[in-house]
Amino acid sequence: MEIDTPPSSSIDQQESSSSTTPKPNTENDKSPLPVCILVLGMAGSGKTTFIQRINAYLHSLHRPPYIVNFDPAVHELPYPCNVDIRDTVNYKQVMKQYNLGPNGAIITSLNLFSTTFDQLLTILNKNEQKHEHFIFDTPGQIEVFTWSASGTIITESLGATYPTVVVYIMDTPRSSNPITFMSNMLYAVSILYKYRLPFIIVLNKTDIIHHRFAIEWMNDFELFQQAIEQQHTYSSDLTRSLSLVLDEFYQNLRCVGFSSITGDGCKEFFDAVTDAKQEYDQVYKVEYDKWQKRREKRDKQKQEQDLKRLKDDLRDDGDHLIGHKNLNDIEDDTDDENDDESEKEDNEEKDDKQFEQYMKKVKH
Ligand SMILES: Nc1nc2c(ncn2[C@@H]2O[C@H](COP(=O)(O)OP(=O)(O)OP(=O)(O)O)[C@@H](O)[C@H]2O)c(=O)[nH]1
Repeated sequence: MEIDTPPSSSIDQQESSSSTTPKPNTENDKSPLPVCILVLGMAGSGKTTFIQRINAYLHSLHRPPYIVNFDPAVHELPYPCNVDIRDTVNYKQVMKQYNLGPNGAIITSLNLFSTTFDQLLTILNKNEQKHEHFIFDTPGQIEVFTWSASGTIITESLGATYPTVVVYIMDTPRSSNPITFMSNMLYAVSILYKYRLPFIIVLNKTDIIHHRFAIEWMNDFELFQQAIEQQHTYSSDLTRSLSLVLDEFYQNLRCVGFSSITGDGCKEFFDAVTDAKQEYDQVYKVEYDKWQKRREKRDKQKQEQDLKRLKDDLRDDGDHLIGHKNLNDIEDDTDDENDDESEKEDNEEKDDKQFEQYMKKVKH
């Protein structure tokens, strides 16, 4: 069975608000839409520090971004934030009230926040002329965002409304172990295939270790095999097999070395964003529009089928009520009854006339 999913899917959220209707976004637009940069990554990979760095970089270019924080559990943010989930949902209260642990409370907070997401889209809409970039920080527990219903609603609603790029932050020093590297890449590929949005991998913390080894592992399968061969564990066998599968994924991957501490890689990162935005316009947006048309057609067909079924059901119910006669018969029966009635009236009239004639005869 063919499963027809959107390029980034459930868009019902933004259908409820006129301000969130997908907008045209061509190369010739006078004021192109801002790019949404959705920052994901494992706990401690440096998401928040990365956003602090790119925020400072954009400010230095006099192109300040609009920043939204989706992490309800963060203590302090090292950058000024325009919209903060913590202003809407109190994470500690959620824990107490619903008797939840930290991860459950983050998911519930995100769920609560996503119910007001159309309001955020309206705010973004009002700010789209003033900013070139909307940046989104996400919770450290990556699975809480990527595999939750609210994370999906948020990402897909953004993807349907604005050019959206998923940025996956990788901790480069930690990924210098081939098995950790492979685990990180598997996570990245699963997110890429889930959202199908343009994707950038940021190899962060290059001030500690240069990201060259990671690029070489991606470009040269043999080199990665050699690195794994030094590890004799069950997971190294698994990693060897998986690396074959990921070869295709590496081919079209945008990878940028970055240091959130020194700021190295800022320009390269924004070059990659420009490239990813083009991919959004040329591939994702086109696919999304096609999907939207297919969905409208399917909805119309479904409406027609429902209407037909309703008519059939009504007919069946009618049969049941009057003892296996259909609705047309009901009309026919009514006609018959009317006919009987008028025949009776005619007969009575005839009888009256005959009686009058008889009386006249008797009188004479
Ligand atoms: N040397 C170095 N340290 C970094 C870099 N980026 C982040 N860090 C450090 O890594 C640690 C984690 O950084 P955060 O920005 O809090 O990471 P995060 O992914 O937002 O963390 P969670 O929100 O807990 O998931 C901090 O101690 C940062 O100072 C970098 O580029 N180089």
